[in-house]
Amino acid sequence: MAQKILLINGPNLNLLGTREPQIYGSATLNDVVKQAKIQASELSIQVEAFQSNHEGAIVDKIQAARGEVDAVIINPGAFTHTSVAIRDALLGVGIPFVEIHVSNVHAREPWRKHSYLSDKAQAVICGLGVFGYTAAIEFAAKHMKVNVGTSKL
Ligand SMILES: O=C1C[C@@](O)(C(=O)O)C[C@@H](O)[C@@H]1O
Repeated sequence: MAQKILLINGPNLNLLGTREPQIYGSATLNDVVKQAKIQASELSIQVEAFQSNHEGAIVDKIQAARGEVDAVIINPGAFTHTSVAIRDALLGVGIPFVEIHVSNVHAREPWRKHSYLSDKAQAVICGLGVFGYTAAIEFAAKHMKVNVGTSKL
């Protein structure tokens, strides 16, 4: 079975490309997802993309991924700094994940330095712009292959 990666983008990332372009650049989320799918097909893996502005919807998506995906790549947006629920969902399903941020969160407001996910993430990428997604997929493809189907309860 082909390796499968779930790419989750949280709140306001649907505004990529128009949102504070001096911080987040000009690529849209659609550009990011399109590029991710091209890259994935070259690596013979599958990428499913999901974006939501709602914390509960993200929790539901993570729960539904149990036993179905090898790795999660997540840009939790502002939920990075607030969401115990997303942390618990990722730990609850036991799927390894990469946390990614388009901007360098350490060079911004001090409260952006804290993440509820980073200490449990396989890797954390920030400040690479949307290239961070490319880096995350390549990393996940090489280093995060688990046997999906055996992790289902
Ligand atoms: O929405 C976002 C985007 C972000 O996750 C990033 O990609 O740089 C950084 C977060 O602090 C912010 O709330």
